[in-house]
Order: sequence, then C-alpha cells, then structure tokens
Amino acid sequence: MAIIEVDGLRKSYAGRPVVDGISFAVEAGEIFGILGPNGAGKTTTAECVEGLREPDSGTVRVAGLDPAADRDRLTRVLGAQLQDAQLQPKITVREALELHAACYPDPADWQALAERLGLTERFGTRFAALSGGQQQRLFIALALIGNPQVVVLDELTTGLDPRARRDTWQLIEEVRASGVTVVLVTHFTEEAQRLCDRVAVLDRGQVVALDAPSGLINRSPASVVMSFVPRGGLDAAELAAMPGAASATSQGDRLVVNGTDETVESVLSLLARRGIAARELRVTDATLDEAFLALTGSEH
Ligand SMILES: Nc1ncnc2c1ncn2[C@@H]1O[C@H](COP(=O)(O)OP(=O)(O)OP(=O)(O)O)[C@@H](O)[C@H]1O
Repeated sequence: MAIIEVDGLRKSYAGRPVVDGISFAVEAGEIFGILGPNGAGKTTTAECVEGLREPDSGTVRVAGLDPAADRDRLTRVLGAQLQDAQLQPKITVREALELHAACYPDPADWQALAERLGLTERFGTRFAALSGGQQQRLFIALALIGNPQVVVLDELTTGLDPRARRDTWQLIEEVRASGVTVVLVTHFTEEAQRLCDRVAVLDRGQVVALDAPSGLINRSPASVVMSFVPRGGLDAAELAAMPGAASATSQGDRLVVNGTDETVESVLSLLARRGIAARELRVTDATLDEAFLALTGSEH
C-alpha cells in the first residue's frame, strides 16, 4: 500500500522549473531514496511532501492527506529532519526533546526514544557542544517524537565522518524496523545502495530512473567494472571503443573500463590477440555510483 503518492509534481522558482513533472509512490514500510546530484530538485520535492512548499501543479498525498492544505493533520503522520537543520546553540538535549514532545497531541515517550538513540548520557549537553553525529541523532529523535508513520530525512549524513555515518545508517534501519516508512534524500550513492529498498534517481527536476539499487545497477549501461595494468601499448580510447563499453579511463598505469560482460570478453580477446599481458586484473560488479553517473551523466 502506498503511503506517499506524488503525481506530476511541478515547481518553478522565478520561472525556472526545478521540479519538472515528478511522479513516484512510496510503499508503507520501505526505505525510499531520493538520489540526485546537487540542484536536481530533491529538497524541493521533499519540501512539497512535507507541506513546506506548495506545488505549482501536480498532486501530493501522504496517508491520504494533502500536505499543503492539511499541515496540522500532516504533522501527526509525518516527521521531518530538514537539510541544514539547526537548533538554538544553548538548548540542552533534554530541553529540545521536552519542548518538541510538547508540540504533539500524542508524542512518543521521549526518554525511551533518547535511550534508543543513545542520547541519554547527553541530556544535559547543549546543542552546540554535541558532535556532528550526536546532533544528527538528536534530529532523528525530533523527527520521530510525534510518533509519525513516515519520516523524511534530508542529507542526514552530510558532514559526518565514516564511523558516524555508519552508526546513523544503522539507526535508520532500526527506525524502519520499528514500522516507520523512511524517505531518505541523499546525494551519496553508497548510502542509497546500502539502505534503500528503492531509489528514485532525480536529474534536472525529473525522475530518470526508479528501481531497487540492484535493478538500477543491472540495467545501467555500465554493470561491470574491469581494470588492469597492461604490459604493452593499449590506451583508454581503444577500450572505450569496445562493444558495450560505457566509459574508459586511465588511472596512473591502470586502465579502467566500465561496461558489460561483452566488454570484458572483448577486452580479453584483444589482449590475447595482441599478446599483451594484463597485471592485477580485476573484474567487479559496478556499484550504484557507476550506474548513477551513467544515468545522470554528472559528477557529484
Ligand atoms: N527558494 C528558492 N528560490 C530560488 N531558487 C531555489 C530555491 N530553493 C532552491 N532553489 C534552486 O532550485 C534548484 C533545486 O534545488 P533543490 O534544493 O531542490 O535541489 P537539491 O537536489 O536538493 O540540491 P542539493 O543537493 O544541492 O541540496 C537549485 O538550483 C536551487 O538553487
């Protein structure tokens, strides 16, 4: 059952369309990713779902509610952590939790929530003195404090070190395991691949692909990555011209070609025909990163 339905969403700023006819549906209980390069329209889309922006056209429904018209009822269904969110620097963790809990008619038990998110030892700590990872945990707690069915997390792990990012990923999985649907707005392909059941890839205000991460990788023009150090004359341009090759680069002595199984076979027979030995040969499945670059044609 879809808990969020977005249909033909459009939004322009000063006549410039930044969300240009987006449609998708989020199933209850899934972790749904909105992935795209900077400026793709991810946050604007999320803000229309959160009722913070009114669409120019198209419809948005969250648990049957129109977010723009029904903000009061929406806050009981949807919790949000906003991109670049900030709190008063001097507010303590306890004060922030108590204050936000008081805003809801039927809030979660904030002490239990804090316990679950590992914040109990930080009750007396002021917001400004928390580490980046602790601040993000507090924002997750605040997004969950109204007992929502859906939580929208926008660029939650930007700026976190690798360990704090992994801890946050685990928390997101726990949130989903507790029955909350998660919408994750991100430009990190690794995050989307690791966490999301399905991902809508946005580029220039449009959904360019929507599938499970493995589906996006499999149907991308670059599902396999082959790399090796050739002993002899061979360059990236030749590899880029191989059947099925999506791209090829040289990285120092190493040649890297993204393509398909057919590309790998063709490169191996080329090496054999020319009698070129290949050292440190590696063939791996592409990651969502390669699929993302192929889908959006953009670096990020
Ligand atoms: N209030 C606004 N007024 C004018 N332009 C805006 C406004 N908000 C966003 N934009 C522009 O709209 C485009 C899409 O922005 P949006 O924040 O939705 O994209 P995004 O995919 O979330 O990007 P990022 O990853 O950089 O946050 C950008 O070019 C941005 O500069």
